[in-house]
Amino acid sequence: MLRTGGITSSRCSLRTAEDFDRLAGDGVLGAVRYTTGAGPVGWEHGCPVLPLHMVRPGGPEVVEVWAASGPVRTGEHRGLHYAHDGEVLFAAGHIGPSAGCGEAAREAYLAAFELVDRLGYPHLFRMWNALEGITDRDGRGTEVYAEFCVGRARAFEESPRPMPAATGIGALGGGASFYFVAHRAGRVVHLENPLQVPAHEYPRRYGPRSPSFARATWLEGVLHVSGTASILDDATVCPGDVVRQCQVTLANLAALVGRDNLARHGLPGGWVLRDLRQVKVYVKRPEDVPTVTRLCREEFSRRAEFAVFAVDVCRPDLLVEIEGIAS
Ligand SMILES: O=C(O)c1cccc(O)c1
Ligand SMILES: CC(=O)C(=O)O
Repeated sequence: MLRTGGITSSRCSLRTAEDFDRLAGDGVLGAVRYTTGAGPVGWEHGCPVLPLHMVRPGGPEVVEVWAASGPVRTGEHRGLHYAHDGEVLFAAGHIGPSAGCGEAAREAYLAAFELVDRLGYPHLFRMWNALEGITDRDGRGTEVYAEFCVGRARAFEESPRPMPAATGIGALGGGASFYFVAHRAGRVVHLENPLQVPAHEYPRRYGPRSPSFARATWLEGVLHVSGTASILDDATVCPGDVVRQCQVTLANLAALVGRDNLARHGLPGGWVLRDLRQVKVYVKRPEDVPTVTRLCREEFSRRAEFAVFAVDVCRPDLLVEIEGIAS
């Protein structure tokens, strides 16, 4: 984490493409281009950059930039491109085609675990998974997301470790990709939401293996909040109603980041929605983007970095998903 004037803040920022290009790699650990096409993970100015196809033609590209805190070392490991600075490791990889991605997801996750263990960044604190056709079914009727969850769960089983905050979201193309950040030595606490069943305890009707993630991960005073949706206990609520789904999602976020929930996990402090920064919002139906944007703008701070993507969400009946960072 960056310590500026004694205040711990997130290393992550959401930028325009022009702004990112102007940085020319200066002080950058790694980046993710939320953009209009897919492509392989590559190097830009010596930094690993993952392109994710999440923006429709003509829409603005958003670049999520992870800042370095010092000299950066980079490398490749079993298809992963990575960079680390002695404190944080950023890595990204392409898993493969999303249909039937279970085994490839297992291998990619095992590669990730091997990398963080070898380089000595054992504290995974945030992961993102972008899956083209996330709610599509293959010839045997298995959903892409369910297939992905099977492979990921096997990796966590074979190489046990705490499950961090995560996002699993649709992409417009590019198959299955993922990226993650891990910390060398900080105190890490994974949080659940009092209003939701832990995702890793979801019943079998949502898929043969439950999703391997925590609702949020606290790292040294910064809270990394998972993709959160209109789910109470384990059930989708308000199907078909984007306004109410958005309100339920915001209430879930407030309960997750609030003081009572932090105390429940033995942590000091707490936040309100206005404290969330680096907010990313995913909206299933492009026509709902203005409504969701308006509802979010009423709740989040004007100072929050904010991006909205019209992409599919992991359940057919979920219309919106929101994530962010509180610090
Ligand atoms: O499977 C996940 O990692 C995940 C995490 C958060 C929200 C979501 O839809 C999916
Ligand atoms: C959003 C979602 O899929 C979940 O919370 O399980």
